[in-house]
Amino acid sequence: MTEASHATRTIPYDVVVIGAGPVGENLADRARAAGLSAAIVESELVGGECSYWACMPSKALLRPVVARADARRVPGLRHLVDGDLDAAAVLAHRDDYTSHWKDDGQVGWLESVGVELHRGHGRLSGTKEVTVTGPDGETVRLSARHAVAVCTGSRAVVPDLPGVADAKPWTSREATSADRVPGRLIVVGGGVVGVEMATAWQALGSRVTLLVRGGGLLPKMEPFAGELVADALREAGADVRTNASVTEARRNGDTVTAVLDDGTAIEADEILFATGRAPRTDDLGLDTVGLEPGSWLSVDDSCRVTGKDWLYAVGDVNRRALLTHQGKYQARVAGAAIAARAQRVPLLETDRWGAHSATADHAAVPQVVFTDPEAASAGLTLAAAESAGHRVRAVDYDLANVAGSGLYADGYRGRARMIVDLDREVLLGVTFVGPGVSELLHSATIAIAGEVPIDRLWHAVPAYPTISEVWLRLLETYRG
Ligand SMILES: Cc1cc2nc3c(=O)[nH]c(=O)nc-3n(C[C@H](O)[C@H](O)[C@H](O)COP(=O)(O)OP(=O)(O)OC[C@H]3O[C@@H](n4cnc5c(N)ncnc54)[C@H](O)[C@@H]3O)c2cc1C
Ligand SMILES: NC(=O)c1ccc[n+]([C@@H]2O[C@H](COP(=O)([O-])OP(=O)(O)OC[C@H]3O[C@@H](n4cnc5c(N)ncnc54)[C@H](O)[C@@H]3O)[C@@H](O)[C@H]2O)c1
Repeated sequence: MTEASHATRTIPYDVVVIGAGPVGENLADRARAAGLSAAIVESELVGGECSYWACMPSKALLRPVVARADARRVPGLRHLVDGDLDAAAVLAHRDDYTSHWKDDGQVGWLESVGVELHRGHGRLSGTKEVTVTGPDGETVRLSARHAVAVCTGSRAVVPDLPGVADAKPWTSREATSADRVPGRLIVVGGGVVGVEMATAWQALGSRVTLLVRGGGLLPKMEPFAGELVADALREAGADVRTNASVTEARRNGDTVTAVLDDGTAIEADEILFATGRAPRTDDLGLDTVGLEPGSWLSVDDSCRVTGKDWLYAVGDVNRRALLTHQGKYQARVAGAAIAARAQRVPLLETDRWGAHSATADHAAVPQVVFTDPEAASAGLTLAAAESAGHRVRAVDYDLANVAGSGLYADGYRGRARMIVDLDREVLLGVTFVGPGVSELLHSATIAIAGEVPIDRLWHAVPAYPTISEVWLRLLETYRG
């Protein structure tokens, strides 16, 4: 058959999803649950970045690191965990966690919910139309009666510095899938990927140098989060350098050299660039529907692309919150909106906190950085709340003074902050940093998304003696 005749084969669906990461999978599932037919297109592995090169492998690498650090702070236990981590066992566990980079399990799940998988690269080829080029070069056209959802995620950005291309740098993909521990590792970037991977590889045996061009780590969180994580990384033996910009990177055999703006040269075996993300929209046929290839896709609160009544962009690709759980939330909202519009529901619930509005993206995004100590935040930081024009007060508490913290870890170090909206007396943001705080975070997310008045929070009594008692201390501090 000629290429033209291949391309003429058209399969109709109600909804066509491009990208079978966690977000695309959830959106297709929601469409099916609403009685719509759905196809999903995937060019790599069903499960996406999260399952194979991001959340899952990184957390599998970090869990033993944090568990060992916790155990070392419990009297009577420390001597049992004094030695090195068994790096081979940790890497093997990570491999199990990624299903050895095979997607059979997730393909089975798609089948079980009745979503048809088309393997290949999907491109928009006009309104409500996606052309898929399969691994064998064959093409098939998918037409969508109601909606196309772009869920193609993001990829790592490596800065275009002299020598970088030939330096064979790691991105988050190599940092989460490497099968051996480099003796020396340079990590460039002090965001979430940078600090998590610095924490993991330092504990697994690398000598890590973390180069941060700004003044501190985790710049999107409250400043004390980056400070406490930097202290811990240094105590673990990492060389953390702030205000350090890499100007070139060169490889000579097994050695890579990073040159800083002050002329310092640092040698290592590998260099990881953890310097942010770009949308996977450059080869997506956006030009066929009047959009700019390579751009982030801006959407309304139902995740519908600005100016297109049939096109949705959900998850990382819309840049609202580059987090799996938040993308899946958007998928639930967008799936419900697509179904409602398909059923010609006269009025969608697009008001604040309505069923068809991803309101939490603006107000109550939770995030845990799985370092030691953990850094967990929901909603706005003080700086973000102030720049959004809210009249706020930041209330701080030293987590070491909570009875449950002392029991959790000897010499507990940590801090909590809540941001109170003084006009409405509700919380706009909460940050906890310290061992064991990640599981506290959902209480904060509920308080923020629920807009629970401070007066009512006073009646939410935390159990004694848990770390959660920090809630009582924060409220007491606020009330004076
Ligand atoms: C190292 C690391 C650790 C992370 N840890 C966490 C964490 O602990 N918690 C958390 O919430 N978030 C974490 N994230 C963020 C999380 O990975 C992303 O937010 C999430 O994967 C986004 O999901 P998605 O479905 O939008 O995109 P992706 O997971 O990127 O999936 C997109 C899918 O689309 C496919 N695709 C792209 N273009 C096409 C095309 N043209 N045709 C067909 N298929 C296509 C891709 O192959 C991919 O499978 C982490 C990120 C990194 C890099
Ligand atoms: N536990 C989690 O929830 C988790 C873990 C990892 C990643 N993620 C998500 O994945 C996304 C990507 O993470 P990330 O760390 O790659 O991005 P990021 O945007 O969080 O951090 C990138 C950092 O690199 C710096 N940077 C950019 N260009 C640079 C350059 N040329 N030289 C030096 N520094 C430079 C930036 O200033 C920034 O601090 C984030 O939005 C994050 O939310 C989440």
